[in-house]
Amino acid sequence: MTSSIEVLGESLPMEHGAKGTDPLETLARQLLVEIGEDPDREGLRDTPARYARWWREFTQYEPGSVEAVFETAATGSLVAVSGIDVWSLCEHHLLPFSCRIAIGYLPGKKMLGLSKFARIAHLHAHRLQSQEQLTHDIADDVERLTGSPDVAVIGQGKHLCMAMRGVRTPATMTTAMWRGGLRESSLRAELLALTGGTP
Ligand SMILES: Nc1nc2c(ncn2[C@@H]2O[C@H](COP(=O)(O)OP(=O)(O)OP(=O)(O)O)[C@@H](O)[C@H]2O)c(=O)[nH]1
Ligand SMILES: [Zn+2]
Repeated sequence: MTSSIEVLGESLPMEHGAKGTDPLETLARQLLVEIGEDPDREGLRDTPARYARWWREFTQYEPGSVEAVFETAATGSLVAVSGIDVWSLCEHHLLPFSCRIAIGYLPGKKMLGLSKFARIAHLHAHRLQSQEQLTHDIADDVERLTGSPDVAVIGQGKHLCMAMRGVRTPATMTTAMWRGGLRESSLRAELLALTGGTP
């Protein structure tokens, strides 16, 4: 069944039209009209196409392979990767939030390639998210790929939906997942010491 959207009084099919127009372009045109702009004025002429491109680019982000695990004898020694900066989109307002992430785990027999921690973080950030879910999703993947239940993920986020609108108060939100052996207080303290106390 072909769905349609009502735009400027016209019913348009949701898939790309005969002229190859992305429906997101049509939505962007309507958005411009709704906020009192002229979508045909010089500065805005290409904006709907740019808008469509950025949404497609952000949500169809290809993280590359995250599957690179190697045998290790360093079983049980804490590994921490911190300072991973990602951008995500708040699922409540469709506004960006930035999040600095730290990931820690105790390898069993397998260790995960270093770059894969950042790839996993980007993979889950490149969609509509809440910060709690983002840290949770990253922990799930690290647990699945390493086979270790001892995983921690800490995120420190700044949400534009809070800073630029609504309560208009910039703030930092910290979310922390502690799983398995990393619930233990001495290992929590070691992880925080290794990361300088911040993600
Ligand atoms: N816990 C959590 N809340 C979030 C996140 N991103 C946005 N929010 C909050 O989601 C809530 C949505 O609240 P609503 O009252 O439904 O929406 P609103 O009227 O726009 O709320 P205000 O932002 O207070 O103006 C707000 O408190 C946001 O700050 C997130 O990642 N985690
Ligand atoms: Zn929001």
